[in-house]
Amino acid sequence: MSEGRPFCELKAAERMEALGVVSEARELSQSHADRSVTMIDSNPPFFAAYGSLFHSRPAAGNHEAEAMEECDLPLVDLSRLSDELQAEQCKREIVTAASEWGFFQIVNHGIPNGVLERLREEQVRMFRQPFEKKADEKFLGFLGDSYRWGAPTATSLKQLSWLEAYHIRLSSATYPATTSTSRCVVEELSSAMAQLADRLTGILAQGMGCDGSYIKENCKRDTCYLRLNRYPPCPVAGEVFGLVPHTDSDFLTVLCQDNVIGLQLKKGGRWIAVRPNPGTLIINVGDLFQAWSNGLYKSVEHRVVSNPHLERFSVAYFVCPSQETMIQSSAQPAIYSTFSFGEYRQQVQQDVTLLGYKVGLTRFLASCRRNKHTNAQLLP
Ligand SMILES: O=C(O)CCC(=O)C(=O)O
Ligand SMILES: [Fe+2]
Repeated sequence: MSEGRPFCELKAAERMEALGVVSEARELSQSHADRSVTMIDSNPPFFAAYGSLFHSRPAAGNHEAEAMEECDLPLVDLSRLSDELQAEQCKREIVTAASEWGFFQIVNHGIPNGVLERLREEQVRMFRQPFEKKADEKFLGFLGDSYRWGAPTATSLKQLSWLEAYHIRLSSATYPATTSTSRCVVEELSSAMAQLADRLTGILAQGMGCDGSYIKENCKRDTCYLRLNRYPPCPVAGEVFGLVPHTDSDFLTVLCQDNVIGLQLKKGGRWIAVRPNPGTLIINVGDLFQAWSNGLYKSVEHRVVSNPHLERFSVAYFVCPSQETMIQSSAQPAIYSTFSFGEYRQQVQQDVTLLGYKVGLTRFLASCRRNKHTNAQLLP
């Protein structure tokens, strides 16, 4: 193996061989004597499922090696919203951050620390379950297909995400009478996140001269999502992302990350790393708000880099409307054509499947005089 070269200099496929990775993540884990048995059984079998990508494709490019600038997101103290003298200034800061950064962090957000801590404990416990159990769709009684990992449509390393996640549709209809602790905590947190999101979307709608009830009326509990993410330590970090670059396909995202650095966003054409700040939540604008605000608010590309040693956890609450909701630019001339959320999701899904990546709002530029019947001609 490796002709005596240090491990970090080996190519991905060589590292797999060096680690004795034949088929299962289990075998990978066994090479690390300090890993517990629980960890061994709980990691998804990335190499078994995606081994061919490591052997047959060029590496994604070493994003670890890029000189990475770290930044603190604009910080907004929401306690000022209840102070008559400071509320307007606080709202202006939110509007400015959403227009200039598309991302900001909030403190005194009203979600009790205890709820966030309980959710994190449950999240860790859920992901520590054996992989086979997590992959069983009846686990925890969430709607089917909630547990996801990797990237089923990936045809190259740069499309792969070294991530496992519970993507939970917050449907009250399937909420069972007998509930597990995990379900209760998920319920508690998602209600708190929904309230917080309502306040923020209201402020942002007001900031563009519109009525916030449009989002409130179309984004109900059962159309929003909560996602619990875990980024396992990645032996080929630098060649595989934790989460591939993307924008969020919603109105707004509320994100709670842990203290392991990993989230990066694109600003001024460059990737910058977001410094974790305990006690704060991160808010980011999604595609739908960018379209509705006619480009005033920015849905900014972001990604998560994987970490060779540390696992990372995050929780994201996505403010999504019903499939039928029409998204129409609120100002003239409209940058985007009017589309339904269902149509948008379908287009994103189609692009990811056929092209390997999300094209996003560019597909719906009004200047393209997009016609859904001739859409195929617009494919790059
Ligand atoms: O884990 C993170 O910090 C970001 C997650 C994210 O961007 C997403 O789930 O869409
Ligand atoms: Fe995201």
